[in-house]
Amino acid sequence: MEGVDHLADERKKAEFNVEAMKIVWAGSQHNLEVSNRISKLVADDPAFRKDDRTMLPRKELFKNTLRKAAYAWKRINELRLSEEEASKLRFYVDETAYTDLHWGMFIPAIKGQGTDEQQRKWLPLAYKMQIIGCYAQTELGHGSNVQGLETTATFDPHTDEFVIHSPTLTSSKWWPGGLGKVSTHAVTYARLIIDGKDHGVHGFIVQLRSLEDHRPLPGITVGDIGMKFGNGAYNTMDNGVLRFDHVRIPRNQMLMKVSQVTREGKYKQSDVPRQLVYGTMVYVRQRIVADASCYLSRAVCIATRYSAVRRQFGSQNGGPETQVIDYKTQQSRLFPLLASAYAFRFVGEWLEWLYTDVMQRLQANDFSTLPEAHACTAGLKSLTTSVTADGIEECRKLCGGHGYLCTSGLPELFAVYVPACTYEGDNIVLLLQVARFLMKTVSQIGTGKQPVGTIAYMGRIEHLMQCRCNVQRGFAELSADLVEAAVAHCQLIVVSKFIEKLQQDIPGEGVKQQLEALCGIYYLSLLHKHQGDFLATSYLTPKQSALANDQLRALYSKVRPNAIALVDAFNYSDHFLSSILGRYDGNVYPKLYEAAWKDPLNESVVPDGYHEYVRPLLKQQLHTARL
Ligand SMILES: CC/C=C\C/C=C\C/C=C\CCCC(=O)SCCNC(=O)CCNC(=O)[C@H](O)C(C)(C)COP(=O)(O)OP(=O)(O)OC[C@H]1O[C@@H](n2cnc3c(N)ncnc32)[C@H](O)[C@@H]1OP(=O)(O)O
Ligand SMILES: Cc1cc2nc3c(=O)[nH]c(=O)nc-3n(C[C@H](O)[C@H](O)[C@H](O)COP(=O)(O)OP(=O)(O)OC[C@H]3O[C@@H](n4cnc5c(N)ncnc54)[C@H](O)[C@@H]3O)c2cc1C
Repeated sequence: MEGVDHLADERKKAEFNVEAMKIVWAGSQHNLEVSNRISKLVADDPAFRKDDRTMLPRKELFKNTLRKAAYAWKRINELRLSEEEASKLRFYVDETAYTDLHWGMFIPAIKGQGTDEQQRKWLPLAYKMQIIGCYAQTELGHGSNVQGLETTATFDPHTDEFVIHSPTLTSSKWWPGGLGKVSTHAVTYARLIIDGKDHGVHGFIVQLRSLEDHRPLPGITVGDIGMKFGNGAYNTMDNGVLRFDHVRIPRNQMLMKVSQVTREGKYKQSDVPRQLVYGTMVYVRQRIVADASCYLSRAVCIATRYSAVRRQFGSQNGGPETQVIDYKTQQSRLFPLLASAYAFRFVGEWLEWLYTDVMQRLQANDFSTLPEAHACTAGLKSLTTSVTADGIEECRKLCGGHGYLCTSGLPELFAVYVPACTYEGDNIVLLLQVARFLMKTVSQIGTGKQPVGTIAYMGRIEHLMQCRCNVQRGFAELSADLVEAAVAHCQLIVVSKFIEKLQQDIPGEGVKQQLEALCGIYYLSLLHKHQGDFLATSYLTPKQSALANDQLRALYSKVRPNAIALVDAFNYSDHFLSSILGRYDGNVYPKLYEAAWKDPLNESVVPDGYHEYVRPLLKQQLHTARL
């Protein structure tokens, strides 16, 4: 019934201060206040409706996305929202669009790799959206292997220009978001060629379309790469294809913070690691970790609320059936994901600190923590996106048949999220980077260099160095095992950052106790999942393993009465969740039934096509039956 909270009894069971937990989840009282205000601004504005996305044909869907992005920009300027509030607004609009790459990669690339002069020229235009940019690195033939990119940027000393060219079909830029139909400019990655010498991949600002009529400039071929996985989902984004036919740009449009080309054509590499050219990817990877906790928590919120509403079997003497959230199997699938959402939130906070610290050190030419920052951003991006993608699918399954309805919100959430396991670095390729970092650490231990930071624990594997194993020879052969070691390394980081979070002052009655239970569920569920490794290496005895499993089950029982309150603490509006199963009031069945009749297929009682294709069959079958 309307206005009734079908989850009220569940909410009464909470053993902690939910409002205080909302502040923990948001990160601060200020963040919570901004989130509440901007979330309501979006939820209350019909212009940001999103329940029709899965039913719109692509061109209509895309035009609708352009409308929303323009309207959002209008509201940002009308209300004079800060950059923080504007970013929150785009988050709560919850629609992948070209603006993601403009604000999330094009601008950061210029800030991270442009000189002060280049920033002064380009950033004001980008901040005012007088130009719209994308990040054009991946090509049809190369994505993971950045050093394999084929697009060329050849310096012409006669005109003081670079000639940007796509020499082969596989050099076509392919995938960049916002490129297909909207971006006027791109930060494009190309091989710098000077006087026949290849200096490797560098970034260049290239204008793609006229600012007058939006038509591609001479030498530019650009378009959308076509439909992607799922209805709605990532099809609101114009991932594009781009080819250059000897396009000329001024020399000062090569991003020159890391390396420079002089007027005379002399290449100068600043005394910094060449990998700084990858800096934008590192920035986005750390943001993707925080993003993972948002997506996972949305799916867990839906599945937890529905698991408390859904009853199946277990009726005693005609009494109510059992809430499926009370089944240990449901808890063993759901609560580790709930714990992971909180765990990823906290590791995401730490990773943002690590990234900020590295960037400050770079200002002082201190590159000492750059390798660890790369390994942590790469590894945690890989771990959190893989767990989140699998977790959203598990939440769909936890909701039974109704989880497969678009009105559950879960199919679209899955479809829009899963590319995160690929973009910004394929998850395996990134884990191999972590494995390389771990092996390099092992090889350095023997030289007396003690590991610090997130690899300090490796100082205790001195014995490995006695074998003097040839790290290089075994790497390729053992890469699958090394990837598993890399995952374990990243899981250890997540656990340690959760424990560090618990050592902080956490206000609110019962809040810390709940987080301690969730931390226990996080690490004990991992221990349970990998108990074979712990037993095989004698790190655990069978008895200890059994005790750990007993403790895990006990923690499920501890979390059970608090589950609804723990997902309420995510503070998501019904508009943002866009899920009938995840409604705050738990009023699921009447809303599911109501929504079904709104489907266009039910606009007519007799479906289009009946007379052409069904009636003749029936008539034919009737004729056969008479024989
Ligand atoms: C929530 C999101 C918010 C905003 C963003 C908006 C929208 C998000 C949605 C979609 C965006 C998607 C955008 C993209 O996908 S952009 C394209 C992404 N592409 C990639 O990630 C490519 C992955 N490949 C690579 O990064 C590199 O090719 C590589 C795998 C790392 C290999 O590089 P390579 O140059 O060959 O280096 P190696 O020979 O492997 O290593 C040499 C040396 O360098 C060190 N290294 C490598 N990378 C880095 C780095 N980034 N930082 C620091 N150091 C690095 C490496 O460890 C090694 O060191 P040694 O000491 O061992 O020599
Ligand atoms: C939705 C979406 C948005 C994107 N947006 C952008 C964007 O805005 N800008 C941009 O530049 N790019 C973008 N991309 C491209 C994306 O960054 C690449 O697809 C990604 O980096 C993976 O590279 P790849 O496609 O070459 O995969 P591949 O490397 O071809 O992966 C194929 C398989 O090969 C394996 N593999 C590759 N190398 C190795 C190795 N050395 N050892 C073991 N296994 C290996 C991988 O693990 C994987 O299983 C986007 C992609 C998607 C899906």
